[in-house]
Amino acid sequence: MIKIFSTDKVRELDKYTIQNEPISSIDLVERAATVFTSEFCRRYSKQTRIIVFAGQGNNGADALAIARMLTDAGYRVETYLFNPTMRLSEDCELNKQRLLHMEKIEFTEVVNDFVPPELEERDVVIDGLFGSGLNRPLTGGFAAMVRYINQSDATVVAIDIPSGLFGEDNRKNDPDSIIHADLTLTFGFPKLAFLLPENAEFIGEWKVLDILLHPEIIASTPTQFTLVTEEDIAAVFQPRNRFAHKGTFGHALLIAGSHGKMGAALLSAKACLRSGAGLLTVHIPGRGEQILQTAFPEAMVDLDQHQDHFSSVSGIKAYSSIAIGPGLGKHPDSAKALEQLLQVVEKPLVIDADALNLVAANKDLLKRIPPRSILTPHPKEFDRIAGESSNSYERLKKAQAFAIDHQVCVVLKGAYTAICTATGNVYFNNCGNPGMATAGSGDVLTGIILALLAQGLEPETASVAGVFLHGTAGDLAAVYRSEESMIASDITDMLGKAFKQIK
Ligand SMILES: NC(=O)C1=CN([C@@H]2O[C@H](COP(=O)(O)OP(=O)(O)OC[C@H]3O[C@@H](n4cnc5c(N)ncnc54)[C@H](OP(=O)(O)O)[C@@H]3O)[C@@H](O)[C@H]2O)[C@@H](O)CC1
Ligand SMILES: [K+]
Repeated sequence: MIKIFSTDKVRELDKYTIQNEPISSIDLVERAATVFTSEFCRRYSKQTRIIVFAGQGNNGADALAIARMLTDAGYRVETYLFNPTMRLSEDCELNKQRLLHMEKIEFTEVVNDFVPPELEERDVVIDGLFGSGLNRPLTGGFAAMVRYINQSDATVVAIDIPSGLFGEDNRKNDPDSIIHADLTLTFGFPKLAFLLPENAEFIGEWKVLDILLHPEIIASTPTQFTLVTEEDIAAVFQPRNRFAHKGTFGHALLIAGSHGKMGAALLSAKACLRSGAGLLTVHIPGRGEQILQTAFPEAMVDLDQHQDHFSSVSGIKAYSSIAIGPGLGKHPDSAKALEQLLQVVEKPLVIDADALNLVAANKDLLKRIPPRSILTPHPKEFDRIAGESSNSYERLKKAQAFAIDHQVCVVLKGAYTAICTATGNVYFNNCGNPGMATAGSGDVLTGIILALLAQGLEPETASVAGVFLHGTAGDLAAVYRSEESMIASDITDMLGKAFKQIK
C-alpha cells in the first residue's frame, strides 16, 4: 500500500525526518532537488530552453536548487524568483545565494513590476512558485503569472504540486489561478488531489519521487487514504490447495437480466466463472433460459416466475455469495422482490446497477442492506443514492461517510476507483484505462467481486482485489485490442492473464 498523506501531515513527516534522521532542512531540499533533476534530465534534452519560476517558500527553494543543478548539468536555464514581500524562507534565501555564486546564470529577482519572458512551444517551464505551503487561492500578480504560463504553449513541469492547487480540497479554489502542468513530479507521496478527475487538467502525468523520509514515521503515521499496489493483491491470492473441490470455492448466485438486458447477466456471469467461483447459479427471467444455457454450460440457471423481469427469488441460504443488479431493470415487481430479498438475506450482498437505482428510488431500503455489503456505483448512481455533489472531492467525502453510516463498502467507480470501507478507510485503485469506460464493464466487475466473495474473501478484500483484477485485465485487453476497440468481454477474456500476472 502507498500511503496518501494530507499536505499538513507531510509537513510533519518532513519535520520528523529533519530531527531524527537527522538531516538539515536545506539538505532535505537538496535531496528533493537532486531526485527531481535526475528525473527531469531523463526526460528533456540539454537543447531545451528552461525557464524556472521560483516562489518565496521552500517550493521556491527547490526550484532554485534545481536551476543550479540543471545549469551544472549543461542546460540553459533562466530563473525568475518572485519576491514581492521581500521575505524568503531560510532555505530559499540560501539557495538564492548558492545560485548567485555560479558563474553563468540568468537570474532575475522580481519585486515589483515584471515583464514576463516570451514562452515558446519548445520551452520547458519549471513551476516552483508554490507547493504544499499554499494557504489561500492565488490572486493578483501570482494569478496573472499563472494565467500567463497557462496561455503559453510551453511544456510545464510542476515541482511537488502545480502552483495554486491545494493537496486535498479545491472546492473554493479558482481554477483560472492554478498551473496547468504537463508533468508533476511530487515528493514522497501522491497527493489526494491527484486522484480526482476535475484536477487532471492541472496535474497532467504525475510521478512520485522518493526523498527518503523517515521510514518509522511513515509506518506509524495513520492515514485513511492509500493507493493499492500489485504486491498487496498478490498477497491476497494464495496457491490453491491440491485437495480442493468445487465446493471449496463457493457457490455464487447472480440475480441479473431483464427483457432487453440479458447481455448484462451474461457478461457478469462469465466474469464470475472466470474469477474462480466453484459454482455459479444465475437467477434470470424465464425468457433468458436458452440464451444463458447456450452461452455458459458451466453455469446453472434458476428461472424467475416472470418471463421478462426479476419478481422473486427463494432458497438463498444455500449460496456463499449473492450479487444483484446487472441488467435487472426497474420494474415495480423487481423493486418489491429486492425488498423481500433484503428482508431475508443475512450475508453481505453485492449491489450494482439497477439494484442501486431501485435503492435510490426507495431510500428506506438502505436500512435493510446487510452490514458489509458491497455497493458498486458509478458517480451518477452514487449521487442518486446520496444526493448531488458539486465535485468529486465532495462525492468522495460523502461516499466515505456513507460507508461508515451504513456499515457497507462503497466501490465508487472512476479513473481511480475508490473503495470506501465501513471503518472509514479509502483504497484507491491505480490500474485500468479509459478503454474500460464501455458498456458492460461494470457488470464484469460485479461478476469478479461476486466470485471472490464466494471464495471466502472478506468483502473489503474482495472489493479491493476485484477492482484491481478488473483494472489489470482491462490494461491487458487495451494492449491487445487498443483502448478504442476493447469491449467488456475483452476484459473477461484477459482475466486469466491478469491472475497470472498478479500471482
Ligand atoms: N524541508 C522541507 O520542508 C522540504 C520541503 N520541500 C518543498 O517545500 C514545499 C513546501 O514549502 P513551504 O512550506 O515553504 O511552502 P511553499 O508552498 O513554498 O509556499 C509558502 C509561501 O507561500 C506563501 N503563500 C501561501 N499561499 C499564498 C498565496 N495564495 N499567495 C501568496 N503567497 C502565498 C506563504 O506566505 P504567507 O503569505 O502565507 O505568509 C509562504 O511564504 C513543498 O511543496 C516542497 O516543494 C521539499 O523540498 C522537501 C523538504
Ligand atoms: K509548484
